[in-house]
Parts: sequence; structure tokens; C-alpha cells
Amino acid sequence: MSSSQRLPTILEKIHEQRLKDIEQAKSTPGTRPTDLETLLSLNVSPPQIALVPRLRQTPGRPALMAEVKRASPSKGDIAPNANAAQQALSYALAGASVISVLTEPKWFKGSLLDMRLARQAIDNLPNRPAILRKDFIVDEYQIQEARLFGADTVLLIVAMLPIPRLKLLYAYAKKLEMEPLVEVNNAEEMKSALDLGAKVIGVNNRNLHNFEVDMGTTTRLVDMVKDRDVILCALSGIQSNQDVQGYIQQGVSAVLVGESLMRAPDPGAFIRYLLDIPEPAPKDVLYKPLVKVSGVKTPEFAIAVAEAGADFVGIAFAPNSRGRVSLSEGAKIGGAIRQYRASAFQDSPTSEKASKDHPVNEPWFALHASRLSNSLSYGAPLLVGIFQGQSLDEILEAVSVAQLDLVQLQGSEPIQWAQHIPVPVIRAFHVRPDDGGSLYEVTRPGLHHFLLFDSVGKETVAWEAIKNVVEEGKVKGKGEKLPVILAGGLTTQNVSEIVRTAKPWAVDITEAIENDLENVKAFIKAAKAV
Ligand SMILES: O=P(O)(O)OC[C@@H](O)[C@@H](O)c1c[nH]c2ccccc12
Repeated sequence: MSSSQRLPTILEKIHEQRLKDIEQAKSTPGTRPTDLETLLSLNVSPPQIALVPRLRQTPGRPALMAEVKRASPSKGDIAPNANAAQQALSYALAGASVISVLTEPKWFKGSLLDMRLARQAIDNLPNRPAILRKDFIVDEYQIQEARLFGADTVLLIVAMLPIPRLKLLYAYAKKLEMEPLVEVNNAEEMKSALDLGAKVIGVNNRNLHNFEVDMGTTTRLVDMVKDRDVILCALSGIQSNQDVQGYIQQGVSAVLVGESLMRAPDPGAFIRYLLDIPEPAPKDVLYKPLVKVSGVKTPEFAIAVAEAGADFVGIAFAPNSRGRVSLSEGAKIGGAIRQYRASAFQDSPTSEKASKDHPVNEPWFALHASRLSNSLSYGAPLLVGIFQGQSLDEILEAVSVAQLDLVQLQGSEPIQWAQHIPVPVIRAFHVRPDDGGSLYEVTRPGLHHFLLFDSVGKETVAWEAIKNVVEEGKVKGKGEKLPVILAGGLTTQNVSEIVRTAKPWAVDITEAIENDLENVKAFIKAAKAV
């Protein structure tokens, strides 16, 4: 490029700047090449998913690579205030297969931090999209950075790499178990990509030397990949459902969309429009709460409660609890519940087979609530062991001896214990009226599976304090409800009113003293009469 007298193209300028950026990073203590090697060997990079199977998961519709792109050299600012994590989460929930994150700082206003945050925002989804580092990759060092910051794959641009370099970078990405997206813009570059053995090839409709967009670029190259084991992706300039449809008819199997998604006021709705995905049905039309009866002390009462229609039977192992049971009492209750469940299951009409489709992504707490609600369909309660101030070993012993289905932790236990407990965990949180803002940790996805809001002392739970969190959930402005179990001060008299206004996923009554069956029956009836 320096031999000619013409001005450098934008691609050449970016290339030159990126080489400088890499030199600087490589000479900064903490991010020297040896540091990156060490970090990779320590497995501090987040776990990876494979690109090709992820792209093949959407039979009947194209795979979408949805991009986080604040600005570009051709358009200037697109959405300078966009939040990478929030953007990524709405892409993921709407059905994107890949999230492409621009990490170039100068022209695209992106960063590795953006990519890391995008990854963290989607990390607890059951079927998260793959993360693509969208940058100008010229050095193995950038591929290592990509892995460490949570990428599953990287972009390799044929137009900016001499063939031997391209081959080395492709091989290096494969060595880190990444199948790169190889970008081409004409037939010659396509041939290089095919010679390389690339499995995912993107045709950029935008020429990176002069920015001209020609939507026919992809169309003209389709025939070169026919009958090959290659996923062909159309990149750039895609703005409408018709654009996507056109490419699909030509045999393109994936599309990458940046600008129009960044400008869309509701990215999720725009994705559904692009891909012809129907609006999800509104969920909480009529919400019959589950009922948890806690403080059960005998097998007989456990069965009576089960027959009365309780969804959870709670037994307390906490030493200071009024309705405390010993390990051996717990084991007897566990045995009785198992027996009851086995006969309930045999009597139930064969339940519908769970769908074997790839799971649709749902936010963490909503997902676990709906899974659990579905698992209750044959009408036997789950057994919950309630713990407070006990060691992890004591909890694990009780799980196995009493055959617990769930563990409830009353609050002071480390939040990460959920990773060590082999059954789902309910985390209790004692809500004070002024606690509205301190719910960050309890509502953190990925550890405990369920939230229980309890009162402090004898008061009814401070509903106002948690209302916003429950109603808005973690997805700001999404109207996503947070399913919670309400406990503390609920009675047969007040439960129906609380269910109507607060719409909890479940309600808890604690019968630690009397084990009064009539009261339990009346409570269940009142709670479910919505
Ligand atoms: O914003 P658009 O028109 O939807 O295009 C996105 C994408 O193709 C573009 O961001 C892109 C494709 N190849 C690149 C290489 C580097 C930087 C950016 C890109």
C-alpha cells in the first residue's frame, strides 16, 4: 500500500492504527503476551460454545447475527449511548444466534469491555447466542484477547490479510476452538476463504475500502458455495424483512445486522419483524400461585398437606426454628413424599412429552419458575428443606438423607453455595420497608433459582419496597416480571388480596406450631381462588 501514491483507504488506516494498539497492549504490564498465555492456561476465560452448531439451530428460518455497533467510519455516530449488555440481552431474548460486538475503539466506539459485558448479560440463558469479536484481527494476540473477554469466535477479513497470514490466524483460532467468521467481498476473496476450509463465510455487501454498499454482492457469490459444507452469511445494509427473505430464497443461511438494529427503538420487536417470529404470548394473564406449606413436622401431616393440594412441603432443619425436624424425622417425611409422588405419577394420565426443541431463551428466574410449574403437573408436592446458619456439609447431608427436592437458604449463607448444592435453591430475603435498592445480589441470575421475600419479624412483607423489582425484573423497560415466593404474615384472611395485587408466583404459609390441617386447606383454597 505504501508503494502507491494514492491516499490510504479507511481499511488501511484502521489496520495501521490497530497494529499500534496491539503493540501498546503487548507492552503493558499485565497484558503482555506471556500474561495472556498464563490467563488462558488458568482457564479464567469464560466457557465457550461452538459456532457452527449454534448457527444450525434454527431450521426453517435464517440465523441472525445481531451486532452491537455504536458508530462506524461511514455513518459516524449510530447509537453512541447504547449499552452493550442491555442491547445484547434484548437480542438474545428475541432469538439472535450470534451477538457480534465491535471492539474497535476509535472508529466504532467499541471495546473489549463491551464484549465482556455483552457476554455477562447473556451468560445465564440456557441457549445463549455465540459471541463474535468484530474487529480488525491481524495478530494472534487479538484472538487470545477475544477468548479471555468471552468471545466464542472472531472475524477474519480476507481483504486485509495476506494469504499466509490469513492461514496462520485461521489455524490459531481453530487451535483455541473457535471457528472464525471469514469475511469476503468478491469472487477472488471467496476463493481464498474456500481454499482455507472456512466453514462460516460472510459476504460483506459493503466494500471496506470505499464503503459502497451493494446488496447484490452476496447474491453474486452464492453459487460458489452451493453444495459445500459452508454456512453463508450476508453482511451489511440489511434493513427489512424483505431483504432477509430475498437472501433466504437465494440460499443464504445467516444474516448479520448492525445499524438498523442499533437504531430500532425496540430491538427485540425489530428482530421478530426481520425473522418473521411471532410475538410471544403475554404470560401472566391469570396467575394461580403455587402454595408452599412450611413447618411440617410429621409424615402424616406432609401427606395430608399434599392431598390438600400444596405444591411445596417445607421442613425446617434450622436449629432455631420453631418447627424444627431432626435428620431422621426429615428422612421419614422425605420417604413419605416420595411414595406419595410415585403413586400420584402412576395415576396421572401420561403427561405430554416435553418439547425436544432447542430451548427458547428466557430470563433466569422466569425460566426456573416455568420449568418448576411444569414439573408439578402430575400433582405431588416438592419437598423443601429450610436451613439457617448451618454449614454446607450439614445441608448436603440433609439433602441426601431426606431426599430433598429443593433447599431454602434463609439469608446469611454465601450466595455462591447454590453452586455446591445439587438441588435447586430458594434464597430467602428479609425485606425491610427501605430495602428497595438493595436487591442487586438476591436478583443476580445464575446462582439460586428462586426468590423468597420474607418479612422482618411479624410484619407482612414490605411489598412496596420490592414492587419495582418484581414488576420490572432485571430487563429495564421490558416489563419482565420477576417470579417470587411471598412469605411472612400471610393468612387465610389476607392471602387472596395479596395474590391479586402483588401477583406472586407462590405464597408460603408456615404452620410450625399447630400443623392445623383445616387452616392449610382454607389457605390453599383462598390463595388459588383467583
Ligand atoms: O450496520 P450494517 O449495515 O447492518 O452492517 C453490519 C456489519 O456488516 C458491519 O458492521 C461489518 C461487516 N464487516 C465488518 C468489518 C469490520 C467492522 C464492521 C464490519
